[in-house]
Amino acid sequence: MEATVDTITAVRSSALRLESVSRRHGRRGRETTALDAVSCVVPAGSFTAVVGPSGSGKSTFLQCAAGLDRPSSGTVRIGDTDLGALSEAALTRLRRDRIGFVFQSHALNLVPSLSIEENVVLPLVLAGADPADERVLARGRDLLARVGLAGRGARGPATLSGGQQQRVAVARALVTEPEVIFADEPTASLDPESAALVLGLLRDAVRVDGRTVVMVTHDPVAASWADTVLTMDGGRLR
Ligand SMILES: Nc1ncnc2c1ncn2[C@@H]1O[C@H](COP(=O)(O)OP(=O)(O)OP(=O)(O)O)[C@@H](O)[C@H]1O
Repeated sequence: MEATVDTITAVRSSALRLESVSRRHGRRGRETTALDAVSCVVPAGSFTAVVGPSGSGKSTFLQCAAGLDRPSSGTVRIGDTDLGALSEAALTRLRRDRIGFVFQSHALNLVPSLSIEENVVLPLVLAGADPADERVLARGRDLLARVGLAGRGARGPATLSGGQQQRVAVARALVTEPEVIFADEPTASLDPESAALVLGLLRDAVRVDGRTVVMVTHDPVAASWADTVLTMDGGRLR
């Protein structure tokens, strides 16, 4: 009985849980195994870095964990939700409403034709919020202030430096108060000072707001900001 209770407790308090997740590419007999029976639990309210050499499976881990790719076998859960049980439409809604993303390239993170504040509130608007609603506008303003860019919201992303654009991407990742924020090499194109600002924002999202962050990085300095470091090697967790 005790084991059952423990299992239930672990499922409830985990923001992300992988059970024997494998991802294979190519045809049977000539397959590449990008992810090889990976199991892990990421507790809610933690900052986890995923590190490892090039080709070790870090991106595949993130893609499967965030519902951007479907594993060949195994189970991925965000909170209590089994992603494998969801239709494409439900998975899209889950990514929009319950997950935040910060990608590697600031050029890819933001929509150039939208203002900075429109970029921040975009996930809310995509979920049906009125972009002219004062509460939506106020939320955008608050988050921009939080990332040190108060008063800059009306301009376009191109008026910002790369580091500032990544801070806008963090603000956008926070806007829906997601259960997990996935960051894929969020500081790869930044100078050390800008990188530290972005990493500080991710750490504060965990420490101040109790959010859960999972960050893929090849940079040991970036990984040192995390509470837990998972090391990948040959598609497995070491
Ligand atoms: N779509 C695909 N088709 C075939 N092989 C793939 C595909 N995606 C990934 N792989 C292979 O799976 C392995 C893991 O790749 P992955 O991109 O997850 O590693 P990574 O650790 O993120 O690497 P990097 O640090 O260079 O981005 C590699 O051998 C890669 O070549």
